[in-house]
Amino acid sequence: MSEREQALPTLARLRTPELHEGGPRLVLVGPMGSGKTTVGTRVANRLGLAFVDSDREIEREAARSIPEIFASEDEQYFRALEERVIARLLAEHEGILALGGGAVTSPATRERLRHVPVVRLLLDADHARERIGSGTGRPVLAGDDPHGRWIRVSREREPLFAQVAVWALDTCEASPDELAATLARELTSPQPTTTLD
Ligand SMILES: Nc1ncnc2c1ncn2[C@@H]1O[C@H](COP(=O)(O)OP(=O)(O)O)[C@@H](O)[C@H]1O
Ligand SMILES: O=C(O)C1=C[C@@H](OP(=O)(O)O)[C@@H](O)[C@H](O)C1
Ligand SMILES: [Mg+2]
Repeated sequence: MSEREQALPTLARLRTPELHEGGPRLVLVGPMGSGKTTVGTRVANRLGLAFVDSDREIEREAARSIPEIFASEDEQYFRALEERVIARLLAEHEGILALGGGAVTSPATRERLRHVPVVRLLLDADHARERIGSGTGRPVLAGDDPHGRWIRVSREREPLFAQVAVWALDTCEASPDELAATLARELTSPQPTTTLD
């Protein structure tokens, strides 16, 4: 079946954003494993836009991997770096931007996301189990129960994702390509949005 014939996953619109000129065309937020990196890359490819992942930018600036940053410094150090990198990307990057799952814990980042097109990717605990596996590469899930950690951390962050999101997209029953097609269609259809100067 072609993509045109196939029903694409539904994007729920939560609010009408008042957008500033410039900045990213789309920012992806959501819990670890919801597909921000995977789906964001595919949306960018579909639209011929640049893709940036805040985690990769953090690793580039720190010249270390995220697990190394957590090990040699601490989470607070990582969060401060994350906040700074995201502030720069929101000002400079005009393509698609995927954030790390914990980026929304910063009040300053949440404030900066108010005038940005943000999609919140949804993932339930059952599907999270296969997506995160043993938690390798994600220090927040370290320990003997990565799935339990994922549930606890994701629940705490629920209201923060809800606060910044313009749209919500359930990722449990759709492939990355289908989800990317839905988002690309939304971004290329006429937008009933108001623009701030
Ligand atoms: N819609 C999906 N269906 C199935 N697997 C997915 C989907 N989206 C992402 N994945 C897989 O889940 C894992 C986590 O995806 P990733 O993009 O790294 O998530 P995030 O950046 O939100 O933490 C990867 O192995 C990816 O291939
Ligand atoms: O949720 C979190 O606190 C984190 C999520 C990770 O990104 P993904 O959500 O892309 O896995 C990464 O930023 C870091 O390991 C911390
Ligand atoms: Mg990611």
